[in-house]
Amino acid sequence: MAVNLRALYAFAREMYPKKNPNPIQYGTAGFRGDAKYLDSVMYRMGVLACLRSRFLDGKVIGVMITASHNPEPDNGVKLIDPQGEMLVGSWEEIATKLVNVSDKELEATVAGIIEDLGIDIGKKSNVYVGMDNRYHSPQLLKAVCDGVLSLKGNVKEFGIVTTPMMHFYVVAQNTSKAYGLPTEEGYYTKLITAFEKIRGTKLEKGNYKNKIVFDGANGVGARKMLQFLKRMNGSLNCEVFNKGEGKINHECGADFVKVQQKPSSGLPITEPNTRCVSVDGDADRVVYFFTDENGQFNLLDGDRIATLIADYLMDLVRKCGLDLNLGIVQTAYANGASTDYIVQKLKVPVACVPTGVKHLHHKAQEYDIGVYFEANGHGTIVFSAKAKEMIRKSAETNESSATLLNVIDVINETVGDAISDMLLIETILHSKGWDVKDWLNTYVDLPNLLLKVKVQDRNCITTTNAERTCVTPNGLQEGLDKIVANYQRGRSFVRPSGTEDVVRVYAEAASREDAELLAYEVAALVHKLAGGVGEVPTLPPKHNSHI
Ligand SMILES: CC(=O)N[C@H]1[C@@H](OP(=O)(O)O)O[C@H](CO)[C@@H](O)[C@@H]1O
Ligand SMILES: [Mg+2]
Repeated sequence: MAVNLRALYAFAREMYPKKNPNPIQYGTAGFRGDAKYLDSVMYRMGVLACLRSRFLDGKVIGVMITASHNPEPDNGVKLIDPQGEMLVGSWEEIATKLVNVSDKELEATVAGIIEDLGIDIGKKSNVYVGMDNRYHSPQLLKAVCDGVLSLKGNVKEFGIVTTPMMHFYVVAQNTSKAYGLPTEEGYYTKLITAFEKIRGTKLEKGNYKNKIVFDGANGVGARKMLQFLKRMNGSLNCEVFNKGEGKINHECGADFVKVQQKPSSGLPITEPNTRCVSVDGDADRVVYFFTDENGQFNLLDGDRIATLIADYLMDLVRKCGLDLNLGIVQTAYANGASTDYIVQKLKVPVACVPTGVKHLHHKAQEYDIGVYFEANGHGTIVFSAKAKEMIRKSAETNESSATLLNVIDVINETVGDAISDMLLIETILHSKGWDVKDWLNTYVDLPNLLLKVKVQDRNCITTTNAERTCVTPNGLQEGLDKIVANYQRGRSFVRPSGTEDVVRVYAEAASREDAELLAYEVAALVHKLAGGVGEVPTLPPKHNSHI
């Protein structure tokens, strides 16, 4: 089939001219930025998704339009590879090149990609597209579709979906529906059926009460949770708030709760110790929290979720009598106390990888059962084909293995999925007869703080050792080490964000005061050595506000 590349340029020039002169980079989770500059980026990503599908013999490639936890004016786009993974690294570079060339260079750049990779443009190409509920998403979705169509690819629109639903659809289709049906109903049915089978009809057990408060971050997660509940006939007693009446992620959602270490606004005053669940704008992250009888806020983040799940799965695997290894994958943001708990109490192998789901996912695939979570609540569990086969066989005769099979079906293995993760956590707490306090009591978190520092060029900071050690600028790591040495249980590291134009500073220490002092000392050092912009970060007088 002849594809007229000249049409590309005409299309780009007339419909999606490149407006942003500043270079942008395919970051931790694709391209992100102010939505008003993204039309041309979306169009070109449609073109790229189409090429990638052709390159992979027509396998479905997903495109998700979202800026996740970022504020309302932002949007973004990420590509989903056929197995549900994030776009492979070598194509990230191609993506970056493609969105940064001028409109005039577009035709030649695409021709170059086709030639370099030997893409047969006569082959079929299939692209799935979905978006979050930001007001500018529909217009950006149209740009992606036009990109696919301008190279004569097939495009299927899924409308407003969560990021993990898109990953699910891509994998379901590419596995010829073995993973599930690539439809909204197929997704709900798979998760709900498994969840209800495991919990049975006795919905309360021990300290476990069937009641949760759900904070939808005014994002797509809220509407999808309502769809889940419609189909659940009371098997989960859940009330949904921040359903879309306010701005997405504004003073609510998983990122707000984790970073600010306080409850979302827009939630009702609950009885002490009520389980509250916050998801982010595209519902791929989840954290739990509760306020106790003393009015104290308590956070149960991704590290807590990973340890709860690993503990439960190990127990279940033992009961199945199967020889399967399980490992946990974290990033440097994991609380030091969680890592100690994993090593000393759970006695499970734990690995540390750079930030970003793609790194965690790949590492987790090295185990029979890989549990991965970022501290911010982004994660899932992956089972190897061998593990699944062993569990399936054993389920014919062993009840625990039959339960484990259902557990696998509650999990969205393709990527972190806030709602699926929540259903799994509810399953585990129910099975253990635990309330939030039982869960919190497993270990004591080290007080910690996350800060952002504005610098001229965040890429002047480079790191190694899974982002825990700075290589450049000169003297930063030495200075940081000296500061950290003054704090009991002190740990701190800095890295350039892959989604925002800032440098992130993480610090933890034995006391809250120390964690805060440490974070601000390190932030000031970054400001000094890495070209800080504006005021030097200083600890606010009251010691209680966070950037
Ligand atoms: C400290 C932190 O929470 N970083 C987040 C954030 O990445 P940065 O590269 O730190 O901006 O967004 C990513 C995408 O959602 C997520 O994977 C990651 O965990
Ligand atoms: Mg997200």
